[in-house]
Amino acid sequence: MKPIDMIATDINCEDLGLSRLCLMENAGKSLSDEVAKLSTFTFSKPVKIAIFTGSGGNGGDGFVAARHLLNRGFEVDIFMLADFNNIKSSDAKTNALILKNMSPCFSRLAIHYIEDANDLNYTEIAKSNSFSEYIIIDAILGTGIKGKLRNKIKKTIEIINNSNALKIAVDIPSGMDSETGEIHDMAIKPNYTITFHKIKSGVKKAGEDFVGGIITSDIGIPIEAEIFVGKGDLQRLKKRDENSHKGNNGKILIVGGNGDYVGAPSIAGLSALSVGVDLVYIYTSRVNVSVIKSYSPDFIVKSHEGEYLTLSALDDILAIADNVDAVLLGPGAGLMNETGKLFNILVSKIKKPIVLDADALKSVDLNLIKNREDIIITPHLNEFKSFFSNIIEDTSILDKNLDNLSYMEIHDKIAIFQEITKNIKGTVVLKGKYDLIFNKNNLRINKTGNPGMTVGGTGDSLGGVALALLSQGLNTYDAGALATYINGKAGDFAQDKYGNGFRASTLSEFLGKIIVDI
Ligand SMILES: NC(=O)C1=CN([C@@H]2O[C@H](COP(=O)(O)OP(=O)(O)OC[C@H]3O[C@@H](n4cnc5c(N)ncnc54)[C@H](O)[C@@H]3O)[C@@H](O)[C@H]2O)[C@H](O)CC1
Ligand SMILES: [K+]
Repeated sequence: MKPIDMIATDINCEDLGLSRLCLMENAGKSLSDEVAKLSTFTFSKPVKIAIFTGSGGNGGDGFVAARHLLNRGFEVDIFMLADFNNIKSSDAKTNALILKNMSPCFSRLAIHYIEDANDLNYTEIAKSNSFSEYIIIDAILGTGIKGKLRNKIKKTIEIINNSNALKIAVDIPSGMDSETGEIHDMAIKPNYTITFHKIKSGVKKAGEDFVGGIITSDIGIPIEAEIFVGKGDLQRLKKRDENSHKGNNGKILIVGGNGDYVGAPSIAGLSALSVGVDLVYIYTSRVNVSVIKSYSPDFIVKSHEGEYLTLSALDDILAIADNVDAVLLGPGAGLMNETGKLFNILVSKIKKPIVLDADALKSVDLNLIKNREDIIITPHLNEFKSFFSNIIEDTSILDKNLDNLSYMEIHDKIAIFQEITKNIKGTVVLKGKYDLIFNKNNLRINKTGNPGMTVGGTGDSLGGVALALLSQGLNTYDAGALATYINGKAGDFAQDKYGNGFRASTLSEFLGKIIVDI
């Protein structure tokens, strides 16, 4: 797993009622079990355990493991690089305080705060010249490592690497980039790495010389915590750079609207603005301009003569597309033949990430987009069937909703959908009671939203949110999944406030709140 997927999954466990404190307890317990096993293979007599802890969840795993190792009869020395007041992870702090509360201490535990790494030089560890005395557990840094190592950690890593003790890294060798496996400064060179739930991509890429033997322990995370989109996925959003300037946080183009459907592009634009894009261009037919402008002074509205979009708009649209980060084609565009032709040409010529929604889905030829990874299509079930019509044989099982199916039937149904969606390289967001997000062999399910969202236009809002996230650098899979979660959550807030009478244009009132809560 990529670390960001692990971080999102950890947080999403809470949506299932599974606390991270519980995960940490399981992580520390399994760490203790594996260390005890290794100690019997490696040592003839009971050894001492030295646990080095950092300020985050990785350190928390170390504090939990200490408690379990004591009960196995080990003598445990904890060397805290961050003392109690500097522990940032609340779950880690809880577990550090448990150890602190074991006072007066009858257990064979000693806790040392390492003010200056040189203090370590005078410990038995630094002097130990064989496996015989110590196992060292590296619980300093895990998936939360960012940037250059601070000096105290670097010095500590050096001392640990120079000792002859058996070295065990928790989750990831401290100092290693958890995604790429690169070592920018330096890292613990462990004999073993004990990782939780699934091996992190960095550990897998680094190779045996840098991570030692890999042991993966299960800590009770259900597969649904990986599949269901939740608030943990908000961690995928790019943190806004303080000194970014206008346009850095996304420029988008929405092509849609015709004489009858003016609201759709505006709703998409309003929702995109409220998840924080900087510039919204809307290209539409001339009759709509004043109405769309009336929705928001932030819209830059361009148009051409006529009641609906025709090929004469092509060059203007391509010119704007050159200046934006992502393009949404379709909302309220209508089904005129020439509009369809225009969309097919736009899809062939625009090399930016594209969201294909609504009426564009009904006219764009699948073969034009099937090999592009940078496309999201956002059909509801009927649009899905017509878009993939020449691939789908039997549509009956597609209609059954997941609630009434056994787990075998759910697997069968998803397998049928994936047989269909694998025909395009991009992301398919199949809107419904549960939004199903497909990308290659991957699946996410979004459970936010409510029946109040059947009101017209909520799909336009979703398209606008997905477009905004694409323009801010998310890949189509993360953008598609997160857009369904954010849009549905806004619908839930709207229903709380307005009952089922809320309108799609109301969603933008709530979208920003969900983002800012990160
Ligand atoms: N399902 C699981 O895999 C579980 C994993 N757990 C453990 O939690 C860590 C992730 O915890 P997190 O708090 O996000 O980050 P870390 O503990 O890895 O470290 C962050 C901590 O360290 C400081 N820091 C970051 N970069 C640096 C640096 N370059 N130099 C110095 N200090 C740095 C930062 O301030 C943070 O405070 C995961 O790896 C697992 O071990 C959970 O136990 C539950 C389940
Ligand atoms: K570690």
